[in-house]
Amino acid sequence: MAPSEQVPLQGETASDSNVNHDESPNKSRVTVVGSGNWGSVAAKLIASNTIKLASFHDEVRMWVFEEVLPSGEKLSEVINKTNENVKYLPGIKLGKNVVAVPDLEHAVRDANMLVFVTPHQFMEGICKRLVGKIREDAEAISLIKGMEVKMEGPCMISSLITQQLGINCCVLMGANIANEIAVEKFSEATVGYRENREIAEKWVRLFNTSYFMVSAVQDVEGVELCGTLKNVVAIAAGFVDGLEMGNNTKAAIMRIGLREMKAFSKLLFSSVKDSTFFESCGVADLITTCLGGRNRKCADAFARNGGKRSFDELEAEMLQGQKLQGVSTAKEVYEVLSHRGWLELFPLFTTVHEICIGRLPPTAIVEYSQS
Ligand SMILES: NC(=O)c1ccc[n+]([C@@H]2O[C@H](COP(=O)([O-])OP(=O)(O)OC[C@H]3O[C@@H](n4cnc5c(N)ncnc54)[C@H](O)[C@@H]3O)[C@@H](O)[C@H]2O)c1
Ligand SMILES: O=P(O)(O)OC[C@H](O)CO
Repeated sequence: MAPSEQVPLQGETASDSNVNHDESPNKSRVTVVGSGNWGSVAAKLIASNTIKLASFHDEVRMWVFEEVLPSGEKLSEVINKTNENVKYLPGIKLGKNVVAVPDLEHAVRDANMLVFVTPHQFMEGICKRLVGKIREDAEAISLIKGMEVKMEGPCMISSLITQQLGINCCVLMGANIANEIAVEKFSEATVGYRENREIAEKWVRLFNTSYFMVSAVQDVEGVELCGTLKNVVAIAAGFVDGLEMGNNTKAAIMRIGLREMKAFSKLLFSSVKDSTFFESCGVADLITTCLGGRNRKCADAFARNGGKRSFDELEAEMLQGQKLQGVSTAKEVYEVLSHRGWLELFPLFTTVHEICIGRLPPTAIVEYSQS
């Protein structure tokens, strides 16, 4: 990483011991929009900092897409009673200052720092519901790995948030398997920002802990595309695992995938920096997702079943409510490639989608490169 690109922490840090409990209007209020596996861990990380940093209100609201548990209780009520997201992050205390809120409008009211972390397919609907409901001075950050494809072309989730809500949006991506961060195993993450370095510093302060090391780079699109596209490569890596092809093949898939990630990102946005691919959001996230992510896991099962069980079925059975992003992202990427006449330039991305929809068998994942 170019040292000049790192945002140094300025002013207070989360290690400051000035625990605050007052309700000053100048303090920032944080709401996390989303409460899945990563959303819950993000709330935990943030809450461990807001309680220590004087410039933030202690309370962190977390919007919960309400559901009724098998016990008949509502998820948000159980979270508030037990301080645990028993469905998406069982066994982990979120912090007493995390408050689960099932009403989206109520959750975002008063917040000037909005953290978006839902599966990407729900974001368009969520943004529509939030129009006119958020503070005008709100700043946003997206932890969402995915994109939308519209008539006009691809639309990154941070752009969707900015376009629909009229607010600036940074991104945070990285080698971040949520369950590992939940038990405070060390990892890194990358904040991508557009222009405002001060805001990036504020997000870094909000997320950074002794076990979660965050740095920032001025490359929103590069950071977000890394997080988005690695999920497609992880599906390919899962196919290779399911076919028991071994480590060399998997490494080859990861190398070719990284090359396609970089080429695709730069074709879409010429501003994307090479150095971004060497940050946590780039090669590190690619590696961890191809080794231990949910996309890899379900694609492994898909290949072992010879493509006879659909991803929808496998997702429901294996993830119990958690959502895959790679299969839909492969489709979205394919639409862009097809529309722009780039399919032949991206054989790995193209083949992943064609396998996912059953047009090709899982074994095709290595065949295209030999033809
Ligand atoms: N889990 C991880 O390890 C991890 C790590 C980094 C980034 N991410 C990214 O974070 C984002 C969120 O993933 P996650 O792991 O927090 O979620 P998840 O897959 O664990 O959970 C799915 C979430 O979607 C919600 N949901 C279901 N139907 C909905 C609807 N109709 N409208 C709105 N919400 C609905 C569920 O209540 C649940 O909170 C994704 O883009 C993912 O790629 C995940
Ligand atoms: O479990 P996955 O495949 O959704 O990946 C999780 C994270 O994105 C890893 O950083």
